[in-house]
Order: sequence, then C-alpha cells, then structure tokens
Amino acid sequence: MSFLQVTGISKREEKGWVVKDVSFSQREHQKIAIAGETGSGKSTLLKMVAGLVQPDTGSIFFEKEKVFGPAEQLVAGHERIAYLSQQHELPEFLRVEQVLRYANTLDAQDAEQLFEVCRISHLLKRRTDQLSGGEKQRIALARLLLTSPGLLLLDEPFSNLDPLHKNVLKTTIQEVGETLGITCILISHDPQDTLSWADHLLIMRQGEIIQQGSPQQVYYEPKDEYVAGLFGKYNLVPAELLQGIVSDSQANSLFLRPEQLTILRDGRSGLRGTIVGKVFYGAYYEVEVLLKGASQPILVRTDNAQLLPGAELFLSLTADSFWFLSSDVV
Ligand SMILES: Nc1ncnc2c1ncn2[C@@H]1O[C@H](COP(=O)(O)OP(=O)(O)OP(=O)(O)O)[C@@H](O)[C@H]1O
Repeated sequence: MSFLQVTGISKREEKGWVVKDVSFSQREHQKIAIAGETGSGKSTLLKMVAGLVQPDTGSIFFEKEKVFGPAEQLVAGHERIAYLSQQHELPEFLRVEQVLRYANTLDAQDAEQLFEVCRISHLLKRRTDQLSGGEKQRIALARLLLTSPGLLLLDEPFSNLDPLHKNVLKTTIQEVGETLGITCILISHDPQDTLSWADHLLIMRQGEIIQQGSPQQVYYEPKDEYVAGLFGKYNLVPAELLQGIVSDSQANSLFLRPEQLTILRDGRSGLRGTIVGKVFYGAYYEVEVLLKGASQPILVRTDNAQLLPGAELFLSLTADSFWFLSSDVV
C-alpha cells in the first residue's frame, strides 16, 4: 500500500457535492500539487486528508493506518499529518521562541536546524505582533514542523505574500522536503508554484479530479481548455490552417503554448501571418499574430524587440509532438 492512499472520498454540503469520489495515492517524498479554480474543492479535500473534515464516503490510509475524521475521534486531526491553512494564526503578544517551545518535540540541535531551514532564527526574540505576513507564515510552518509530521499539507501558503517573502517561503518549502525529508501536498493558484515544484499534479473541477499527471503532461497535453487555462496562455490553431504542415490534424484544433512557435522573418514555409499587437513582459515580448485565413490572432513569445505591428512573417512549430483539443469553449 502507498504512503498515502485516498480512495473514493466524497463530501456533500447543502448545495451539493463539494468533493466527489476522489481517489489518488502518494509515495513517500513525492511532491503533489493540487490546482483548480476557486471553489473546486481543493481545501475540503486537503482537510479530509488531514482528518479535519469528515468524509461522507471513502477511506484515507496514511502509513497503512486509517485516518479518522472528526466524527470518529475526540480530537480532530492526525498526529503525523500537519495542515498549514491560509490563515496562519499565531498566539498574540508572545515571543516567537515561546510559541515554538510549546510545540517542540525535537532536541535542541534538530530544532535549530529547522529554524535555519525556515529562516526564522533571527526572529526568535521578536513578539508575534511585530512580524510581517511572510515571517508569520514561516513561523507557523516551523511550529507545525516541530511536531515531526510525516506529511505536510500546504493550503495556498503563498497567498497574500509579496514576491520577496514568497521566494523565501518557496525555498523554505523546497528545503523542508529535501533537508527534513517531509512529504508534501501543496495547493496553489499560481502555475509558477506548482509546475516548478511538483512531481505530480492533481487538477480539480467541481469536486472531481479531472486530470492528473506530471507537470509537463498537464501543461503541454491538457485534457480541455479548463486545464489549459489554469497553467497560462495557449493557442488553438484551427485544423484547416494546418494543411501541408501537420499531417495528422483531425477535426480538432492544434494546441500550442505561445513559446511553442518560432518567428521566421525571412522564412518561406510554415504558418504565414501578420503581427497585429505586441506587449512587453520584461524577460520576453508577446506578439499577436493574425494567421492568413484566421479570424482570431494567436500569441507567440519572442525576445526580438525589433518586431513591430504590421510586419509579415512565418511561424514554425517548435513543439516536440502535436496535441489536439476540441476548440469548443468550456
Ligand atoms: N463547511 C461548508 N459548508 C458549506 N459549503 C462549504 C463548506 N466548505 C466548503 N464549502 C463549499 O464547497 C466548495 C469548495 O470549497 P473549497 O474551499 O474546498 O474550494 P477551494 O477549491 O479550496 O477554493 P479556493 O481556491 O477558493 O480556496 C465551495 O463552493 C464552498 O463554498
């Protein structure tokens, strides 16, 4: 049996199913991220895994033992599973070291290492009302880790953090896995967080897991436009524009991320088009190209600052393989 085995769990509230027949498994040290639109059931799923919300059906086994819900035991939760919520509440007007001392189950050396990993060693003498949001979040994380969990569940840990604090916390979470050997599941809205960190992604919609796979699979081969849109911009090139370029095109449209197209200024082959718009994003430009015969422009990523609206060009496809999607709007 897996490290974590979730089988057929569901949760119903007044308005209907919030989580519906969800099953997945996790190996020790495997990094799983959950993505999905707001209200798709991500937090409820994670709280059921933590033993904080009672599932209506199904079972959760962690390290071969059943995880009981709050209706099945006196104190909600599981002592080896830690859940870091979006609202990181710390007791007020205490020194950080006092807050941490109450939670500590580690010896002094291990606790010190943990404070280093969480980058809070310099904050121990501060009072909890003298901390930034990012510092509070790292202390709340350290407080959970002091209980030596085997599984750490992170529910939108980066929400409300500025880029600087977010980067520190991202590095911290990376090191929590590597240095302390703790297995994590992370919920995040931001594709940058999930794609770069996870080994495996679970995509939720209306309480169900609708796709799962590696970040590369989900990013380049999304099941539908809902999944595609969760991970950034994309193009659907109609099959009729691809004749002579992609031989196996079906009735569906070719799915391409903006970086899977290359602009050839002096080309003679590929998809012919005209630049109709251009936006600067710092590290790159995004140009809108209206293909010959198309009604909607497609997006192409480039670092060429010289390309201006009105320029005619050819686009070559740099995708390793082709992925087709129905272009029906979901
Ligand atoms: N205790 C509850 N009672 C009634 N409805 C609930 C309860 N908890 C969650 N819901 C509803 O279930 C749905 C899923 O909520 P959940 O918080 O799990 O989604 P989410 O994907 O984590 O959303 P977000 O990204 O906004 O945090 C929402 O429509 C929410 O309003």
